[in-house]
Amino acid sequence: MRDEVKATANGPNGDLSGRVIDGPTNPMVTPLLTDLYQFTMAYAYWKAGKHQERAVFDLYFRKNPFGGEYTIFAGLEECIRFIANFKIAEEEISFIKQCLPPSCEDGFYDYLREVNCSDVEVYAIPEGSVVFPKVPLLRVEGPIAVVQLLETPFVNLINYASLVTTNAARHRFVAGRSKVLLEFGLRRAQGPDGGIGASKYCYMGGFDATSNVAAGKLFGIPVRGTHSHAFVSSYMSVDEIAEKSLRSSDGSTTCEDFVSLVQSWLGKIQRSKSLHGIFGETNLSELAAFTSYALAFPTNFLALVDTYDVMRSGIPNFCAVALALHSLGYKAIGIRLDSGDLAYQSCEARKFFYSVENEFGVPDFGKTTITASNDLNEETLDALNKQGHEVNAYGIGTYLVTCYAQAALGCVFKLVEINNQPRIKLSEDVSKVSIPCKKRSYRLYGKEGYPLLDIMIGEYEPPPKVGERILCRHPFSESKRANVVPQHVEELLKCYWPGLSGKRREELPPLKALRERCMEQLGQMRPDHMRRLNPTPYKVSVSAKLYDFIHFLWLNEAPVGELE
Ligand SMILES: Nc1ncnc2c1ncn2[C@@H]1O[C@H](COP(=O)(O)OP(=O)(O)OP(=O)(O)O)[C@@H](O)[C@H]1O
Ligand SMILES: O=P(O)(O)OC[C@H]1O[C@H](OP(=O)(O)OP(=O)(O)O)[C@H](O)[C@@H]1O
Ligand SMILES: O=C(O)c1cccnc1
Ligand SMILES: [Mg+2]
Repeated sequence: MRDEVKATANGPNGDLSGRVIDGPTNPMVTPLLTDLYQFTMAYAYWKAGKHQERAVFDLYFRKNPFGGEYTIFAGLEECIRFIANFKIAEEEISFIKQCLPPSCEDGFYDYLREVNCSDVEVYAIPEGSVVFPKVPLLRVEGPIAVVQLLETPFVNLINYASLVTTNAARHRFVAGRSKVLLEFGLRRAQGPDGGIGASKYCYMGGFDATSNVAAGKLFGIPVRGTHSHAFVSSYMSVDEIAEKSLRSSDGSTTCEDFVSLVQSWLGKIQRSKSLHGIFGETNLSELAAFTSYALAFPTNFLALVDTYDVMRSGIPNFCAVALALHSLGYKAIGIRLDSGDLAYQSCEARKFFYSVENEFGVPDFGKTTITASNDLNEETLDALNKQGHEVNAYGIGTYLVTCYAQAALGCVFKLVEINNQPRIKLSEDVSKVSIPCKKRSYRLYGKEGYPLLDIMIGEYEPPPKVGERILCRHPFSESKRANVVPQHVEELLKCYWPGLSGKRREELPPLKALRERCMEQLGQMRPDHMRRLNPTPYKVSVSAKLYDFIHFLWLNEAPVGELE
């Protein structure tokens, strides 16, 4: 076990407020959850006497995922929990010693024993925000050896979190606001952490609930579920139901034989004129399963109707049980469809429910909830919308949590300044050239209230002002520029870990608030940035001064070739 470590965060004005920030959700997130090269570099910095030099790193991504033009930023809280509790335990030091060559001096391990993040500053865009390529999500400043150790864990904590939150938000966008979205991915997720993370971040991205019980407990996410085919096929006949009595919902009467009540309702449905001919004999083992489930959950009866035949068996059997429940004052919740043509079946089921409503005078029976599942993704949701359907809720697993359409976001952590000297990373590929300098970033809003663009400026440049024209330049393309007169200016980077600066630390909002922020931010975007097909790219720019400086530094650092 790791040594117990507890950290306090700097409170307002740098006073130690004594507020405790819990450690990361996953106890595997320790200082060792990093790449070996972070420790080898830390040693080399230390050996050179350079380890305390003040460095600034930016964490950003280069391209929006899923062919879209936006990303949702997630994972910040876990990063802050990590640094708030960063302390290398003795047994971890021993292991680092085993990993490094024996020539490494003991003084380094004495240094590592004392390392914490009290002198590190983290500025970040609020979690749950809509974000764009190249704009720093985090700006991390501190002693270079320490900040270097944070690279891999930070990128790890943000990469999947932001990717899956974005995936969830995209599924929400296609499904529409009125649909209930249930995350069913635990069994298909990339291991336990993938499963827990998916549930947390899909909720942030706009899902309503998860089937993952542990995630419900950890994060307060609503937990929901139905039943599986195994439950249905485990029944052979109603004879297996030992306890057949059911009290009415108001407790005034008791039906001694609910099984017979269900059977009599099935007979009425079969004999009804308007429903006549739609089906003949239903599967009676399925009827037994539904009846048994209703006896167990009379207030929450929801049946999986596709085990044998949706229209000839599942739907009429469900209706028989639902009507029996209704006659005792209960209201059935609905059905789940898990195979076949979900658009067609949902429409047929809806028609049947309305026919039952009319035939037996059961108010709102036509509105019974239809849940659909089975390998759903953005494309299938889009196809269902185009065809027309009657689904109220979707259960989505594999494609959502594995981020099947794109495996990683590709976040990077790049040095932009050391000892107040701006640094640049060059590349043959212009999109990989880093934007140097300790920067500030702003979102500029236009007349119609939409965000127009994000702009990065040098730390000491005057910030953009409302009503004042500012030239915004593409960081690498000379001809791309625009004058903007913002109607509203929002500074993007806020202080989440003040180090010794004495700044006020932003609170870490609860998950529900992050979810609301995410919804609100998405709702603010201009629709053409959000559409699935050929969305308009959102502009990310730099000030004229920063543009000139990038290109000055670029020329300065790029060696001049010799031709013979
Ligand atoms: N109306 C529809 N339009 C487009 N895609 C649909 C429609 N209905 C269902 N789908 C999708 O078609 C695919 C059907 O997959 P598949 O053929 O493997 O399942 P199935 O045979 O219906 O069911 P299972 O094999 O699970 O019993 C799923 O990805 C499902 O989400
Ligand atoms: O399809 P997903 O988006 O991953 O959603 C979760 C799936 O998990 C369950 O069945 P499972 O896939 O285990 O078995 P089944 O497909 O044979 O019903 C459920 O019935 C869904 O189909
Ligand atoms: O509750 C459900 O219906 C459920 C949960 C996980 C996976 N598939 C379905
Ligand atoms: Mg399946």
